[in-house]
Amino acid sequence: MSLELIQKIDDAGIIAVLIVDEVKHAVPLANALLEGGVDTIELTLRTPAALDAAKAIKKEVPEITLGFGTVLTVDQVKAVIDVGADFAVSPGCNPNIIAEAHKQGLSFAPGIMTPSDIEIAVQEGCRILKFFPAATSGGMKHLESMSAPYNYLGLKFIPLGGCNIENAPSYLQSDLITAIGGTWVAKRPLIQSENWDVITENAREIRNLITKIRS
Ligand SMILES: O=C(O)C(=O)C[C@H](O)[C@H](O)COP(=O)(O)O
Repeated sequence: MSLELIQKIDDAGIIAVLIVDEVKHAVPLANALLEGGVDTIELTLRTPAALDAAKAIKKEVPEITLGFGTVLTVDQVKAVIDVGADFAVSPGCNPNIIAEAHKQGLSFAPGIMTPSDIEIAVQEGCRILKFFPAATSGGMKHLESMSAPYNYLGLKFIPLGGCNIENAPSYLQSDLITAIGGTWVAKRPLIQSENWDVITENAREIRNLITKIRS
């Protein structure tokens, strides 16, 4: 990951994870998030609309730092690069996919939940890792204990999975965390019902919390 991207993600503090069913939702959704101060997103590759949604956002809302999630195959690595992805993440830690991403110049944060996952990710040259699923695997208690032997490497983590406005402070108060992420900011039904005002409000709420915690 480039230093510039690492800084951008750290400045953002929040990555809105999005499941987009209709391409027409992409631009108003990105604008709603931006209005609330959230400029970093992860579009999951779980819907057929995801790649075209990215193209629309890249064209119409270039301020957005655009990542992809659920990147599981070599073909998907190529596909997200083709639509201009700034970074990608995966739920698990697959060394083949990380190597392919790096070979093609794509910043990649693999999912880790065990020390073995961390060691594979580090071996593949990753320093920003996605802690997934964060809440059910024990939250910060689990991450602090698991990552202690590797602290000297300066790893940073993005907790995902079960994060929300209530438990956000437990993560954001730790130096191990560069940003948190989750679907709660723009839940799928909110996107489907084009509830842009609520999405802006959710975005503003987490951004204000991040500013408060970090000031
Ligand atoms: O598929 C990926 O690569 C992901 O990044 C997984 C997402 O981070 C989680 O699905 C978010 O889960 P919730 O915020 O708990 O709804």
